[in-house]
Amino acid sequence: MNQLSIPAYAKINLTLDVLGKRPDGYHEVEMIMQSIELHDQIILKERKEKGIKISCNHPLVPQDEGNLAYRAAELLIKEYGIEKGIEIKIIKNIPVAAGLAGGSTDAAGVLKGLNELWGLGISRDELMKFGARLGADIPFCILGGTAIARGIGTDLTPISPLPEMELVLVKPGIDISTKEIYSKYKPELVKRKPDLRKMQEAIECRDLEGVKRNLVNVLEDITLYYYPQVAETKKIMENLGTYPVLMSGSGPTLFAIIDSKREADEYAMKLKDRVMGQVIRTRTRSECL
Ligand SMILES: C[C@](O)(CO)[C@H](O)COP(=O)(O)OP(=O)(O)OC[C@H]1O[C@@H](n2ccc(N)nc2=O)[C@H](O)[C@@H]1O
Ligand SMILES: Nc1ncnc2c1ncn2[C@@H]1O[C@H](COP(=O)(O)OP(=O)(O)OP(=O)(O)O)[C@@H](O)[C@H]1O
Repeated sequence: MNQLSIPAYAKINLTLDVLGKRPDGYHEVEMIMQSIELHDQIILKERKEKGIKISCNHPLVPQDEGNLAYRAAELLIKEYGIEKGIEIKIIKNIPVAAGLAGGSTDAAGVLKGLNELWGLGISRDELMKFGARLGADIPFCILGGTAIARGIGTDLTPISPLPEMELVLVKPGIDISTKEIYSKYKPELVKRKPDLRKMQEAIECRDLEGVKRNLVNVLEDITLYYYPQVAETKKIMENLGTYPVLMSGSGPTLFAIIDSKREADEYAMKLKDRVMGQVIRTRTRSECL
């Protein structure tokens, strides 16, 4: 019986701007997205019997059709009239409801994995279009690397890879829904808008200081305003080091960018004693998949 095991990488947003609201309620965004090494593992096993079986080792992740990875498999099975069944096992390492695209990357992994397992021959662009039908972050999770995202986040332009950078992530002990943060978005709450062109230039010139200077996410102002414990965690992170700290996506995960492995290890150790929440040591992931 055919079987496949693939990593599904998380993302962070190096910049995130909201340009406006569309009639369908979604927001027009402009952002630079970056894959990171932190990943879930997706194990796909073909079954003789039709249907989708899904399991995950995390108690908060749905183990039925509520799982985005389930919906990704269902979409391909319907579109391609597949007669076989599939068992999906997700080993969760990415914090849930964290702003790291955990569910989206699992769905992306299933789309890529089933395309390979069943030899469907779907092009990457076509696979990204399937992904966009399920969620705004999924096309980027299929593409990987470093990319500018526009529209609702699904119009992607790959840019030159960011040099590998060390990261320390802190997921404060609360879960935040993306929908809630977008619904609370108000331009009056935004303190600083990102400069996409400057960030792109810094990435392309491998100017690490420029990258650090241009880390801006307008949703951070919204989440910090409504969730003081996230603002408090950010303060602790900033006071414990000289590293820039930014929230990823709609939060609440915060990340610090650090030059050396040793400094990052030390910083993570210090944070473990001082913050309420999960501390994760990882790094950016430069190559496109
Ligand atoms: C915050 C980010 O993670 C940054 O990468 C994304 O913009 C969110 O992507 P996502 O979680 O895949 O989003 P979806 O699952 O498609 O949408 C969840 C909810 O977020 C809101 N949403 C999402 C994307 C977007 N451009 N505008 C929105 O207003 C919508 O209310 C939507 O119902
Ligand atoms: N495979 C999955 N992994 C995690 N959560 C899932 C999955 N499928 C569905 N969900 C549901 O989606 C909700 C959001 O979880 P997820 O980890 O994807 O959020 P997120 O990282 O904030 O997403 P994003 O950064 O794309 O906005 C969870 O509360 C969970 O109920």
